[in-house]
Amino acid sequence: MKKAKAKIDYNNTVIKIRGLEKSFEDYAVLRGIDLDLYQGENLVVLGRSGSGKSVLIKLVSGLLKPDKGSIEVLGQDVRSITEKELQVLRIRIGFSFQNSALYDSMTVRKNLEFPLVRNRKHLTRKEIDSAVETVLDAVGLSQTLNQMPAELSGGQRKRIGIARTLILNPEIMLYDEPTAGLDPITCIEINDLINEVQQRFKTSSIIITHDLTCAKSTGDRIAMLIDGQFQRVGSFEEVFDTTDERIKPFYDYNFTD
Ligand SMILES: Nc1ncnc2c1ncn2[C@@H]1O[C@H](COP(=O)(O)OP(=O)(O)OP(=O)(O)O)[C@@H](O)[C@H]1O
Repeated sequence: MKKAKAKIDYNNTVIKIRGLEKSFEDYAVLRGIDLDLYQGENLVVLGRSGSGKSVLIKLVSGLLKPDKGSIEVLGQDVRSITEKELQVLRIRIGFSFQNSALYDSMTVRKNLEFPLVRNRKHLTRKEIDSAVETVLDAVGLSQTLNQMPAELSGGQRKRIGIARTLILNPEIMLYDEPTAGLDPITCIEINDLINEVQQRFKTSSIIITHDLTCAKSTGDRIAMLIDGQFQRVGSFEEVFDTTDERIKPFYDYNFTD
């Protein structure tokens, strides 16, 4: 499905990063990252394995501390807030992990209820049921309500993982390699779902991937992470309209034979 034009509010920056640096021992992974994520935008961070994409997401969510630079998420400075404030902030951020991280011993319903029961203690049974129904419907899997994760395909598990993230109505979604390990048709379905989530839930998202089809289908903007910095940022076409030998092989590998 072709990506519908997103409604992006360029006056509202939900993530603002300036001069971000992070090293492990003497290995400088991130060497000066600047980034603005606008409200309603899907931003894809593309980079090779080990380029620092996951480190970037962990810094944004406060799971890692930067060596230098500033990170503002939903108006809060992640470096200086307390652990308690960080916990509250994290509820406003949805993480979709590579392995979906469902609880194997719980039905789909219980998996989806879990974050609600833990974080929204005042909800009634009816409200919980209704929230579960809404997110299951959003990912097109209403029929799986009473199934166990083991009975689902990899693509379905991925969808349920996304539904479970959506149930807390996050303002920001962080997708870590959403199409990793999926067949090409399922990849297309997940890409479409990411776009549907953007439209329906008005989320702002960072999608980290090395899958160019995913980047092209979901990204309003692409940021290319190479040697610890964003070497190119722009539309898919702008980023790949280059003779840069560090960038061209990405495109050639995916789109030429
Ligand atoms: N906690 C840590 N301690 C030490 N080194 C780390 C730590 N986390 C990440 N690194 C190193 O930082 C580099 C970037 O890792 P990162 O996981 O961000 O890569 P990535 O771009 O997400 O790769 P992939 O696409 O394979 O998931 C790697 O060399 C990794 O070994």
